[in-house]
Amino acid sequence: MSAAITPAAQAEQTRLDGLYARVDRLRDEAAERLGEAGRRHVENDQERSQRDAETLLYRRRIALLDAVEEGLCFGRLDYIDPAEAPMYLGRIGVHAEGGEQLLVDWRSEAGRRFYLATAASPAGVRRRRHLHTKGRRLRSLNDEVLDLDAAADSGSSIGSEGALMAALDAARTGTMQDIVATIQAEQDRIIRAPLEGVMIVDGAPGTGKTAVALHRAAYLLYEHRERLKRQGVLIIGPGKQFLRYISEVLPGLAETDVLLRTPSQLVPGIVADRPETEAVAAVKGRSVMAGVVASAVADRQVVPREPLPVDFEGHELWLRPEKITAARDAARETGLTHNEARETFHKRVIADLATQYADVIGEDPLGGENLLGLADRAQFAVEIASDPVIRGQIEELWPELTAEELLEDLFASRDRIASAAAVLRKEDRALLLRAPGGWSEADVALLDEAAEHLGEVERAVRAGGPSAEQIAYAQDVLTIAAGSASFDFEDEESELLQATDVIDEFWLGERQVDERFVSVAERAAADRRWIFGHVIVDEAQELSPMEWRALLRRCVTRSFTVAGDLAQAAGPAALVGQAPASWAEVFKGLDLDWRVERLTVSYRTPKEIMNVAVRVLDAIGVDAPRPRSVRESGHEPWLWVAGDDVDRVVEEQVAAERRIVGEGSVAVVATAERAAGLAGIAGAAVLTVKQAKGLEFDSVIVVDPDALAATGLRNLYVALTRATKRLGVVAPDKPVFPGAEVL
Ligand SMILES: Nc1ncnc2c1ncn2[C@@H]1O[C@H](COP(=O)(O)OP(=O)(O)OP(=O)(O)O)[C@@H](O)[C@H]1O
Repeated sequence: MSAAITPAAQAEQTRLDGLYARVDRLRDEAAERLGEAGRRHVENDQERSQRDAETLLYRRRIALLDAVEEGLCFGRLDYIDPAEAPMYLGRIGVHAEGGEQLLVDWRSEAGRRFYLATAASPAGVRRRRHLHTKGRRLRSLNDEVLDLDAAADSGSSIGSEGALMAALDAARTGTMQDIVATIQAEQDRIIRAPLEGVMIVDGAPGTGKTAVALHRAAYLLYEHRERLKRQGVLIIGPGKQFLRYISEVLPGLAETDVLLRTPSQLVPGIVADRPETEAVAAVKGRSVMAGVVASAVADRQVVPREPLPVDFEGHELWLRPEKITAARDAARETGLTHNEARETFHKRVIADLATQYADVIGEDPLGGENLLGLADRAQFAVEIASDPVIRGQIEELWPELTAEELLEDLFASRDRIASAAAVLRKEDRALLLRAPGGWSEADVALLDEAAEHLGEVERAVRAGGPSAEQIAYAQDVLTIAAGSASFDFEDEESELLQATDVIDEFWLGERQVDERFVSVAERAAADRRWIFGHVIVDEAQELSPMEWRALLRRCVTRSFTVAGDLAQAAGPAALVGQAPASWAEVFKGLDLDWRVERLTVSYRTPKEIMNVAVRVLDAIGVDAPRPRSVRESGHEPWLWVAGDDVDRVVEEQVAAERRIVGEGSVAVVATAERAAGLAGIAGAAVLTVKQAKGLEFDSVIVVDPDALAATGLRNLYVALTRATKRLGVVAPDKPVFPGAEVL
C-alpha cells in the first residue's frame, strides 16, 4: 500500500507530523535550558555541581530525543470498546503541553498490550496497526485485525504476521536493528520478567536471544529507573565485533546507562591482546584456578627457614622465623586482603625488631630490669620503620603486590607454579609457564581474582583518582578517631582499624550516589569494583568458570539475564573437548539459583538452512529442542566442490552473492587458517567462527565445513546458522559432515 494515497495513511501522517512537532518543541526547550545553565555564573562548589547536574540532564534529554527520531512512533491499537481512544506506541512516551498522552512508551505496562493481544486472546483489542516510517514520512501501514466480529464485518483477514515478516526479510546492515515494533509474546514475557534472580534465556541460533536481552536492558532501565540509573547495567558479549554490532541498538532504545564489555575488558587498564593457545586458555578458565590464585598469594607471605640478620644502628637484629610466623598468622587472621593485611605484618615484625633493639641497648649492666620503657620501644619502632633497607627486607617477606605483579611472577617461574598449582596435572602446569609481557584474554579473570585477594595497592591509590579522595577522607576520620596510637606491643590481639576496611562498608554506597559530570557507564568502566544493578550476559556458553566468578562479583544482588545456547559453545573449553553439556554444569560450584526460559522459534534462519543445521545439532547431542523456523527464504543452500581452487571459487561466489543481495551483507566463515588466506576479498566480511558469533548476514558462504567440523561440530553449527537468506558451502572435497547429505 502506498501510504500517501489512502485517507487512513493521510490521517496517520498528520498524527506523526503533530508528534514530531511536539518532540521538536521539547528539544528546543531543553536546548534553551542547557544554554541558560551553561551561561549561569556560579559562586561556589554547590552551585557548580547543581549547574553540572542540570547540564547533564538537558544534554541527556536532547540526546534521547535525537536517538528516537527514526521510528519515533511505530504502532497503534484500536479497541473493541469505541469509548476507548486509540493508543499510539513509540520508543518514548510523549505528552502534549496540556498533559494529554500523545505517545505511549513501549516499555510501559499500557504499551504491553500491543505485544500480547492475539486473535485467540484479543484482550479488548480490535486492531493492531504497524506504522513503517522513513525519517518523518509514513511509508506503509500494516493492519492485524484481532476481533473476529470486526474482521468478518470488514472482510479483513484475522491476524497477520506481515510486520514481522517484513522486518525479518529486510536486508541486514551490519548493525543490529531494534525489534520494538514486532516483539513476540514469548519474547515479551522474558523482556519484562522481574529484575531479581538469575534468568537463563536459552534458545537456538536466531531465536532472538540477543534482541531480547537488549530490549530487556532497556525495559529494566525504564521500570527500575532509580536503582539502575545509579548502578548501571553491564552487558557482556563475546567479542568487539559483536559489541559493535549491538551497540547501535541501545541508544536507539534510548538508554545510555549501560556498559558494554567483552569478558576480557572487565579489568580497567588491562589490554588483553597476547595470543595464547586454546589449551592454555582452557586451563586458565577452570574453577580450580581460583585456588591456584589464592595459593599464589599465600606463597608471597614468606617465613624464612633460618633467622635473617638485620642491621640497625650498627647492631645485629634478627628476623626470627617463629616471630615472622606469628606476624603472618596475625595478619592473615585480620581477614583483610593481602595488601591491607601487610601493614599488620610489618608492624608486628618491626615491633619484634624494636624489642630486640631495646633488649640490647637497654640492658642494665647491673643485671636489673631493662632500663627502657614502652615509649622508648615505640620510638625505636618508628625509627626502624623509616629505615629503607630494613623495610625492604620485610617487604621481601610480605610485599605489596598488584595483580599484574603477582601473575607475571607466577607464570614466569616453574617453582612458583609448582607450589601454587600443585592441584593441576603436571602437563597443565607446564602450560602455564611463560615469559612476562602482556596479557591474554583468559588472564583477565585471573587478574580480577588476584585483585580480590590482594586489595588496593597504596602506590595506585597515591596516584590519584576518585578512590584516593575517598580513602584520604576516611583516613582523616580514622586518624582522628584512633588518636596517636601507632604500634601496639602489649596487646597482641589489638588491631588498628584501617581506613580501607571502613571504605568497603560505606564506599560502594557513597560512590554510587556521587553524581558527577560523567555517566554511570563511564564511571563503572574505570572502576574494577563497580557493582552493577543488573548484568546481562550474551553468548553465555562461552564464559569460563573463572569469568563467571568475576561477573558474579560485579552484581552482589545476583540479578542476571544470561542468554546462551550450549550447542554453540566454541570457546577454549569447547575446543579442547570440555564444553559443558548443561547449565547445571556451567554453574557448578557457584552457589547460584537460576531458572531457564526457552525461546523456540528461529527468526533468522529460514527453513531451508535450518534443515541442514538441525542435523549438525542432533550430532552435537546437547539436550535442547530443535528450533522451528518462522519462515522460508525460497533459497536452497548450495554446495560447490572446488578441489584445489577453494580460494578462487570463494572469491567468485562472493561476487555472485554480492550481485544477488545488492545492498545486503555477505560473509565468508572459515577456519582461522583459511580465513587468513581469504582476508581482503572484496565485498564480504571474512570471519572465523569466533568473530562471526552472534552476528548475521543476508548471505553466508561457509568454507571447508569438514575442517570446521574437525575443530568441533559446535563451530560448524554456528557457521551454518549466520545467514538470514542464503547459505552456500565451498569445500575442497565432497563434504561428509552430518547434514552434508541434504546439500
Ligand atoms: N520479534 C522479532 N521481530 C523482528 N525481528 C526479530 C524478532 N526476534 C528476533 N528477530 C531478529 O532475528 C534475528 C536473530 O536474533 P538474535 O541475533 O537476537 O538471535 P540469537 O538467538 O541471539 O542468535 P545467536 O544464537 O545466533 O546469537 C535478528 O535479526 C533479530 O533482529
